[in-house]
Amino acid sequence: APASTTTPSRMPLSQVDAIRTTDHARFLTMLDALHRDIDALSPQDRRYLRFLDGWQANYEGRYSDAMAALQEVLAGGQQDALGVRATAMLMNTLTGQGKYAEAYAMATRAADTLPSVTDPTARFVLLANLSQMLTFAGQPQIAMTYADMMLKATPKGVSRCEAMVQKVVALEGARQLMASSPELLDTIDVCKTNGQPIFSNTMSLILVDRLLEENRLDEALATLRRITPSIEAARYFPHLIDLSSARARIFEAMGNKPEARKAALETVAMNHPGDTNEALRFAYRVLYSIEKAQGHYADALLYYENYVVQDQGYLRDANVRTAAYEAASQHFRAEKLETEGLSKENRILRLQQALDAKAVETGRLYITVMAILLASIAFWMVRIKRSQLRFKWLSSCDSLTGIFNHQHFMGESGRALRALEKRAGEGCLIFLDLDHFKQVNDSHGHAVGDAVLKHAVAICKGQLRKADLLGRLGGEEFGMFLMDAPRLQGTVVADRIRLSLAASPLIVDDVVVSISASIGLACTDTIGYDLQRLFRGSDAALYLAKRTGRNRVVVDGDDRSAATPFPAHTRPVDSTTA
Ligand SMILES: Nc1nc2c(ncn2[C@@H]2O[C@H](COP(=O)(O)OP(=O)(O)OP(=O)(O)O)[C@@H](O)[C@H]2O)c(=O)[nH]1
Repeated sequence: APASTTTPSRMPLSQVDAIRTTDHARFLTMLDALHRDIDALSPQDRRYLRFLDGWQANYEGRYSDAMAALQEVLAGGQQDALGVRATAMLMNTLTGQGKYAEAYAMATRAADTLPSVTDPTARFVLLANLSQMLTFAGQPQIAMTYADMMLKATPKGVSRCEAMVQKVVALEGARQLMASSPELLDTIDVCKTNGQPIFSNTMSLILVDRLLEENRLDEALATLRRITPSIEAARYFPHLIDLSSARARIFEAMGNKPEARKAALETVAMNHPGDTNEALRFAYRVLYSIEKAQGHYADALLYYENYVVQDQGYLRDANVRTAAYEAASQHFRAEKLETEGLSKENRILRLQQALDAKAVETGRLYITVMAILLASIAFWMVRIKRSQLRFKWLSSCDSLTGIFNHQHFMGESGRALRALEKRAGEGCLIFLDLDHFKQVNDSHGHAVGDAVLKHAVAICKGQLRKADLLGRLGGEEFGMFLMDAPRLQGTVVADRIRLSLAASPLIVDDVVVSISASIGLACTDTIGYDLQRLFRGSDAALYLAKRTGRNRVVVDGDDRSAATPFPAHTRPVDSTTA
């Protein structure tokens, strides 16, 4: 069978990923095989491989390598599941390098993106790292919240072990854990059952620590012995130094100085010069107390100095971590405040703009309302004026013919007379009465009578000038005042009207209604400018015109009738045409 089908590199990377902690030895083999076969990998798989490289480097404490690999994964700016996991791990790596401020700043930003991370695995890993970092930063309460979120968000097929571990670590950070705490014991069981030796070992080391604190030394030693093969197999560096350091402390507490010394020296040997960690601190303290008890003061002093360095280093590190967290969170808070401030400013600005817009709108509205108001006022003014004029017209005009009524005609005539008087002008007052009008009404009906009245008015108007006045004095009697008209001119106009009327019968529905009128005339030259006297003069002349045969003009003051021919048909004759 071709060997290629069974080559480890043909194993899907997700599967390799899955055995990272469960079968670390096999994971390493796979990782090697993948690197050998790297040319055959797709760009996505190569990126995935870099992520696994980063993880492994982190695992071994090669933090610079881990940083480089993870940064490569994140280089494309992809916010996919792998990107989120790489971010989470980079946070951890930064912590490992002591770059706490950077790590926490990254964590805070990552926490901010948490709601948008939907990939279950990515979300889970991010929560795990956040929880772990916050415990490390001395914020176990927040870490516990994330751990609880993890428990709820554990993806299908993933054991509850990891989430439970974070919870225990946070409880330990909060000093709320005892050797008998069910959280601790359950987690050890769950992790062991689910084949998560690294996590179960971490939990067991914590249990050893608790037992030691509670002076349950036999149990502590038994637990330590039980987990030693697993820790040595996994070769996880932090566990290795913790193991020997714990052994040193247990033997010291038991009074087994040689074993304690041996274990403590082993711990020191495992570390590199310049390293600072809790395991070393314990180891130097054990060595110092043993040497001191045995009277080896020179050695004791040396160990004590190392212990102080470790203690200070450890304390400094812890302080630095807390300070870094504080700084990061302060910085983030400030950033947030700034953003909020900006958005508040923006809100105010937007509000201002909205207000301005509203003001413009209100202004426009105001103008519109004013315009409408003015327009309606103007409209009403026009209407009022019109109705006023109409009332005035109604009160001054005859409703049938539209010319001045008696009263208004007299008033206007009086005014005209005064004007004439002022400039010594001349004028004539004409009274016109239709002849036998009763007969028209009787023969043709009142409506035709009305039509004849209107017809007569139209004819009169046609003979008058603009400045002349025309009014209905009542019934079929009309008055005319001729401005700037001497007696002769007045007589001519009056006779022209008489002739026009006589020559213009009204034709309504094939009925011809002949018209004639008697006219009396009085002028200012003989009577003067007194209206009443003119009135009486015209009236007398009209009476004379009627009495002397109708269809004629009589001029007041003239002894004879107006020099107008009196045709045979002076009496109006009604004739009906076929
Ligand atoms: N159709 C109509 N008839 C009117 C109106 N005002 C008055 N009359 C009529 O005019 C007639 C006037 O008649 P009279 O005063 O006897 O005068 P006449 O018939 O014209 O006779 P003379 O004036 O003597 O030529 C009456 O029958 C009135 O009813 C009107 O507005 N319309």
